[in-house]
Amino acid sequence: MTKDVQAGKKLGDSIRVFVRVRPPANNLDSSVCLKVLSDAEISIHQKSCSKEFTYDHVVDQYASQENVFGAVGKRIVEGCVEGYNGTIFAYGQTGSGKTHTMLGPSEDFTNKFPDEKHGVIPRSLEYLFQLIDQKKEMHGEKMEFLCKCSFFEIYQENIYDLLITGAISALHLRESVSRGVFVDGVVEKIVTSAEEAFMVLKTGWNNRHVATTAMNRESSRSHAVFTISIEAKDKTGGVTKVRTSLLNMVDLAGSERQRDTGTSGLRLKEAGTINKSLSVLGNVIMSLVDIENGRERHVPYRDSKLTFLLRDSVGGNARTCLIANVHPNSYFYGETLTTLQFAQRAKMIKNKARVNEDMHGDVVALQTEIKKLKQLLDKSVSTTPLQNPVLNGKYQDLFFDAMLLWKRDQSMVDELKLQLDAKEALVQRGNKALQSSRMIIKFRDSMIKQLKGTSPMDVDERVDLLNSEISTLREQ
Ligand SMILES: Nc1ncnc2c1ncn2[C@@H]1O[C@H](COP(=O)(O)OP(=O)(O)OP(=O)(O)O)[C@@H](O)[C@H]1O
Repeated sequence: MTKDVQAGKKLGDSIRVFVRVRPPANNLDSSVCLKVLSDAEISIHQKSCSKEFTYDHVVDQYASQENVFGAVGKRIVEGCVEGYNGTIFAYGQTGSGKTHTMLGPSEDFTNKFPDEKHGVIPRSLEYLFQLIDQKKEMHGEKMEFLCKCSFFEIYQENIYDLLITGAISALHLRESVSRGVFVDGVVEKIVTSAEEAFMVLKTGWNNRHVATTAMNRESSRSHAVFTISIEAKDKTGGVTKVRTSLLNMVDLAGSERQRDTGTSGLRLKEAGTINKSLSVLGNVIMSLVDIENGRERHVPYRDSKLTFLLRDSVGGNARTCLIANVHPNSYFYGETLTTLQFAQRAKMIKNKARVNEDMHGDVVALQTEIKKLKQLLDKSVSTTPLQNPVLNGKYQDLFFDAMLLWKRDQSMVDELKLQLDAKEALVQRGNKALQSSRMIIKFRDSMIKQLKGTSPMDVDERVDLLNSEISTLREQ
């Protein structure tokens, strides 16, 4: 049994955490603070103090880009073709190797595709289209795929489209029942091959550089999000099953602390905003860990654009992998320890990934299918579906699919009914309170009239008292 499978059994849908140690920097003191103990353990030490951490996978500076993709990306891309959402994040301080891991060496990012220097994103695109081609070969015209790429960055809590040259107006996040959270108006390029998708990535990457220079900002201060949406149509048996998934690949901004950025003005503001957005990510993770431990907590997804957008990736409907990039030099001991601790917390989060599937069909096909299912249902009233030989194979699958859809809709209707009941009860309570307040005011008014009629001196005091009571009741 492979380690991956063991980890899968043990961790279920937990966020997978992968640690990659980059080569030591030449321009710094040569002492190192990290030691890779095995393919899952790493220790960090300072003077005589040492701490050990265990993750799903740990690799040292000699790991190839192919190895990294094999451990991190393969399973996620395979899931996307089957209808599971997937997310891969790279986290770490500036210069720790996030871009190297996700894209490849940025100083040497050529047009050549594929290239052995390429990182997780180009390799994911290559593997995704390999899997798609295999499926198409197997099922012929009955299987159709539609893939669309978008690429944007989040800079100081503003979203900029990287597929528009010189984009200066920020985009907004929206939420809908069918799409969840999405970037409104972002360019989505349809791609039919890995090469086309790679060219989209390349265009966005170049635009990011241009924007960075033109607007005097550092790319390490923004989060770059490359997304590919996959729609798979399976048209077997007259009914079309549509599976949709999103593959998000995120090169996060540098996680260094504000004091290390050592600047003022714009750079300080940048650092503050980055830290806000990364610290919200940290808070989201903390809250989810608390929830895992049985505590009741609010998860502050909406506190930053990044966490709101990637809500499903952390604790939701997605398979997620976090790559923690670290510097081995002792000079960065503090940052490296923080990154390792962040990664350890992320490991405790459980996601709830499920296949995103819908059924469609032309009216006649669906009606025929419903008729067939009704007949099967009539025949099977006396037995459970699993015992009934008529409901074997394909029909059993269809039957279960139909039941699942019906059950899902039914539970949505039930939930809406409950919400409606609660709102109606609230309105009724409000009306009752209003009615009784009106009665009291009426009663007090008539009492004042009576008292004024008799007009002894001490009555004035009571009238004042009652007047103030009336105004309080009116306010109510
Ligand atoms: N595993 C590695 N093997 C070889 N070189 C590496 C590795 N990781 C990083 N580097 C090199 O280290 C330098 C910094 O890496 P990189 O730009 O990927 O860091 P980063 O974390 O993305 O920084 P930033 O936050 O500024 O974007 C680059 O020259 C890169 O090629």
